[in-house]
Amino acid sequence: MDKRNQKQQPDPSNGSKRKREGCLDCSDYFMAVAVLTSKMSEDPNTQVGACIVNQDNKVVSTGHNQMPKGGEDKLSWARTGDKLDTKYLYVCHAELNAIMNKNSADVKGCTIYVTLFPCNECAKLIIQGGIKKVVYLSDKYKDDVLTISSKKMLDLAEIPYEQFYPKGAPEIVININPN
Ligand SMILES: Nc1nc(=O)n([C@H]2C[C@H](O)[C@@H](COP(=O)(O)O)O2)cc1CO
Ligand SMILES: [Zn+2]
Repeated sequence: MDKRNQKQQPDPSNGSKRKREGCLDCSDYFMAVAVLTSKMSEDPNTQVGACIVNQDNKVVSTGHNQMPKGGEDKLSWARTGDKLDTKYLYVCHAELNAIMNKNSADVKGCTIYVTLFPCNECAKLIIQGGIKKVVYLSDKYKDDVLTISSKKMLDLAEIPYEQFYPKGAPEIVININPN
């Protein structure tokens, strides 16, 4: 192509091969996707988000805690009272939804980024689904038997779990205002 008549554009790279300053780190991005996904949750007390990433660092799924289809407007988010009327027997956890929502054939070899440590039931799904690593943000229920048994199963299955610490800035501002 004849470049003689082309206007010179400023080159933001300045010829440098280094990463752009402020460029989002991969794992920060994946946890940020999990946090953003958690914002979709209608649970008034705890909003959880999960993001499943394959071995090529591609997002294959996201999920948040929500009521099962048909129950969205009918089931209560109550935490206390008659057990049958609380959310606990019904709510689909973020991890379950992320596994069910996958756009790949399976989740074998994937890593799950989740904003809250998986419970025992989700640990079973993670293990049997072939997920190879868990990265979590909060462990606020670490003393609960559901979390303790979850860790026991993950240990037996030799699936590592690690708490997330951001590599870059801990706050990411997203502006979706078009102007
Ligand atoms: N790993 C998890 N993924 C989840 O999606 N959840 C959901 C189930 C509930 O909707 C909510 C916890 O409610 P609460 O007990 O903090 O008010 O988070 C809970 C856990 C904790 O095991
Ligand atoms: Zn769970």
